[in-house]
Amino acid sequence: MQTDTCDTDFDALVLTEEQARERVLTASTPVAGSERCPLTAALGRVLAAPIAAPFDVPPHRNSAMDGYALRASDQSPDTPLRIVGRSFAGHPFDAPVRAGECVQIMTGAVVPAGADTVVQQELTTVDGNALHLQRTLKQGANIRHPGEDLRRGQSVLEPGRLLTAADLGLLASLGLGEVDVLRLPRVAFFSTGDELRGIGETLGEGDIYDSNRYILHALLQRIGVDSVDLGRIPDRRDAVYAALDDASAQADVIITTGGASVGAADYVAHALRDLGEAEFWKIAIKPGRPLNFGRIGAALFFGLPGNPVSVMATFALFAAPCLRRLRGESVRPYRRLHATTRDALKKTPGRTDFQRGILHTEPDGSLSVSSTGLQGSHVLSSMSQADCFIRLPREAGPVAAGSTVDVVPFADLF
Ligand SMILES: Nc1nc2c(c(=O)[nH]1)N[C@H]1C(S)=C(S)[C@@H](COP(=O)(O)OP(=O)(O)OC[C@H]3O[C@@H](n4cnc5c(N)ncnc54)[C@H](O)[C@@H]3O)O[C@H]1N2
Ligand code: MOO
Repeated sequence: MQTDTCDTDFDALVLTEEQARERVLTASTPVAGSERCPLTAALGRVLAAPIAAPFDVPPHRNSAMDGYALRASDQSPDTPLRIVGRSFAGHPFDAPVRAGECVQIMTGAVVPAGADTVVQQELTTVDGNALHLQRTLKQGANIRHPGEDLRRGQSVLEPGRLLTAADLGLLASLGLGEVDVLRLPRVAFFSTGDELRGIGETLGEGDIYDSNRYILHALLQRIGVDSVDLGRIPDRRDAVYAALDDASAQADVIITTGGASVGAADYVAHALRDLGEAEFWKIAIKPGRPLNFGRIGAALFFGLPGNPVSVMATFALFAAPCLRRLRGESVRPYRRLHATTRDALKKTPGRTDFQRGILHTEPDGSLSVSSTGLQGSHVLSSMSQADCFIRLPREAGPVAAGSTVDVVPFADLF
């Protein structure tokens, strides 16, 4: 047995949260291959090739204000200027502005040759064709220059970039309608358990509806992967083996729920050992202690525990960082914020707890957190009410109300 473990009470290796994540990330490498993607489908995709500006942005000298384009040296409170034309966005004035002249101009419109300053409308009065200035502005005022945003040839976005709305706007401003993005990892998932029924089916004695598959579907959708739902698989050796075989033939990652522990009907762990390379860990976290991790063929495998809250916790802590790395994203540790707990929290030393909490902002701007109450790993309503995990360290015991605790906002995880 290895020596870097946090506990030796179990017959399997017990890892800390950090150790388990490190091992998962070591096994995770970005998928190979890229595809052309229209901008309208590129939000959240990872850029595969660098983007350089094909021309200056903005491409022409233009006005930052609605007003009048003129020569700075002509400005005088006593002598009006002659309005000789208009430059509107998309309709430039096509003659130079000469001494004593000005051109009415709109925001974004090309500043005509000869003019070097724009005076905003509010600082002027117009009398027929005569423009009176209430004050003078510095030469160059209210003029936006070509290349001020981006110079031709300048690097705009680097490979590995997770494309944001601003990035897509930037690409559009460069006239690019498509980008090369990394292929999405393909994730096959299924739930296991003889007690599971599909929605619309009648529940018999001891049956429950399969909620995990809907959770996984949503979590995978949120991260942005290609997902394949292989359904509900009964607790039968042949069925579990066949499903894993099928999954490994088509996916980069396989995720299952249930049968992860040591029960007599827990076939997932056995199948993984027979079909691939398995690592079974107990992780010193609550919820989500048992996790099967390994490989079947080229696919990485996560056998998550069956309890729905454990599914969400283990997905967020281990599967999500793996999938993000496979997508080509850089994976950073999740943020921890300090908050004052409004409630006393039950805790026994030994496992890092991820209790469900609700964050509040106090009138002085500080954060506090309240507990959602029952913390069993089957209590999905607590997860639904919560917007953060309250992360209590492995060694910690009970926490008194008013203590400072670490919280992890769900927005950073899911
Ligand atoms: N002797 C031991 N027993 C258990 C241990 C242990 O270390 N030794 N660990 C406990 C912990 S912690 C967890 S978590 C569970 C994990 O067990 P499994 O992964 O084998 O999960 P199941 O037994 O299949 O199911 C657990 C629980 O979750 C419900 N479930 C399963 N699938 C779904 C689904 N798709 N939708 C909704 N609910 C689901 C299932 O009915 C069970 O209630 O093991 C403990 N036992
Ligand atoms: O680890 Mo289990 O997920 O505590 O219920």
